[in-house]
Amino acid sequence: MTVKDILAAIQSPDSTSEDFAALQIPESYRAITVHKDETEMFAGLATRDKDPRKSIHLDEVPLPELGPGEALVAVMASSVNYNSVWTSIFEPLSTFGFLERYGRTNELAKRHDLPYHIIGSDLAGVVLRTGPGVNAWRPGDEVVAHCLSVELESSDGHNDTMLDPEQRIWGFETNFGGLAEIALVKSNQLMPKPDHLSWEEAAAPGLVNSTAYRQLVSRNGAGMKQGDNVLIWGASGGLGSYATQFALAGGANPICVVSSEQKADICRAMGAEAIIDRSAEGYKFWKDENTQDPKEWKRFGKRIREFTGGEDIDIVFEHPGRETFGASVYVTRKGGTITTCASTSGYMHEYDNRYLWMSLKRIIGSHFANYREAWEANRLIAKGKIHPTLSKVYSLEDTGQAAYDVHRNLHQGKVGVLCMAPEEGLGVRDHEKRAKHIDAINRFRNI
Ligand SMILES: C/C=C/C(=O)SCCNC(=O)CCNC(=O)[C@H](O)C(C)(C)COP(=O)(O)OP(=O)(O)OC[C@H]1O[C@@H](n2cnc3c(N)ncnc32)[C@H](O)[C@@H]1OP(=O)(O)O
Ligand SMILES: NC(=O)C1=CN([C@@H]2O[C@H](COP(=O)(O)OP(=O)(O)OC[C@H]3O[C@@H](n4cnc5c(N)ncnc54)[C@H](OP(=O)(O)O)[C@@H]3O)[C@@H](O)[C@H]2O)C=CC1
Repeated sequence: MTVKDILAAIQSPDSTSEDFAALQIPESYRAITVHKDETEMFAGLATRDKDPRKSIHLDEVPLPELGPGEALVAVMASSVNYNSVWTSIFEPLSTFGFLERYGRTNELAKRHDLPYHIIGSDLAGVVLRTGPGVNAWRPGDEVVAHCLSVELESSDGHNDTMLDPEQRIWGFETNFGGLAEIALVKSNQLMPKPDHLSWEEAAAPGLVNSTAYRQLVSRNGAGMKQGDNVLIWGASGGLGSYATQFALAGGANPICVVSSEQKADICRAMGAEAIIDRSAEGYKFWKDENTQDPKEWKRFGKRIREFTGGEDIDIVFEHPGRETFGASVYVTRKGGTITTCASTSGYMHEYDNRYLWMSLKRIIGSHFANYREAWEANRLIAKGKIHPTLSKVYSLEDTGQAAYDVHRNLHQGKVGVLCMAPEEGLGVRDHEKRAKHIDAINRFRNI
């Protein structure tokens, strides 16, 4: 039995759950990896010069053992997330440390501690096998997977599963991720695949859509409401393209920041009106590596007021980090919120705390999403209220190039990867729903 036989079963309209359950699963499969013995390969280079094309490999790997509460999924498509860029450049840490730490927790977790790391935190595909104790999912189910891996043996995570002390991001802090022909997930990562989307479209939103949902919409994040002025950095990027859609769909007023006219056009096409091209307007929030320029914060704030009729920002959707954080805190209105989930440009932030405490602002840390939040975010995709922002699609062989594009900010929205799917456009079940939303689904394609 080979991966080709699995693909044939997926593509046959007559396959039943019993047929999938009867399929032999191959003993090995192709997967995107980084190698433990290469973690020092970029030593001494600047972040920008670390090239994922050199560290990302396509290997034949053995099938992992299936444990209780888990599922093996045939991956039709996946997507590139920035966490895979971090893994591939071994920053801020090598992810092998996460695998070693996980491996020490219990006998079954030892499977994850390997000399290679199969990366990837998104997938769309078909369930092949479920482990003992899995009742909600069956072989043959068409699914997407979110990337929250939790053990839930501590009370700490039972109000909000993101607070589980054993919370990990699948395919980043665990092994057997989605950039592969077969992936191993916990069954509580599975969600129904939106039936009007192709495999690669369905695989694109997962991680970033769920993260943006918690960070901006959920009460665990900023709890956005109608009329809020929301400043969105990187508004046509992975996270930002979903944050912009949530702001528009929720009756808020997005102020989108981008770095080119082309990206500004994409934001306009999504329906945003207030757009700041940070390159064209030349903001320089730092005079040098250690000194910020409050005059530039003010110039930026004035520009925002031009769009809002003099109002300041209710919520900043932050992720660039060091480069923008001082400006983000400054432009937030009294009592407003800066919600942050990342620090792409540097994690040691500096801001003028007087503008925070005197104006009673809040900074909220946000990370991925709990199962319920991920489910709600996926439901909005399935209902055609929020749309994938897939631009370009690569083959599994070209994942290194795909990660390079994201690392160098050469991409738009999300970049997809075909894993088992032989071509784009497969897997659509509801053609009528698709036709209704086709312009929005294709908005980011091939630009
Ligand atoms: C969904 C997608 C998401 C993304 O894309 S996010 C972006 C990508 N992700 C990242 O860049 C994050 C990468 N992760 C990290 O950089 C690190 O992961 C952290 C900085 C978050 C944590 O560092 P660490 O060293 O892994 O863990 P420690 O919690 O600092 O534990 C180290 C030791 O320090 C002890 N410790 C922790 N807190 C305290 C405290 N408050 N007082 C005293 N000790 C403390 C611990 O217990 C432990 O100890 P012991 O080594 O003996 O086990
Ligand atoms: N904690 C969590 O759960 C999650 C964290 N992340 C993290 O969030 C970050 C962004 O991820 P994602 O949106 O997928 O990445 P993308 O690269 O797709 O988008 C980020 C956008 O941010 C903008 N940007 C980048 N650097 C700067 C800068 N120095 N100043 C201002 N804007 C900047 C760029 O837009 P433009 O050039 O148009 O301004 C870029 O397109 C990453 O660090 C990632 O690891 C992502 C998902 C979940």
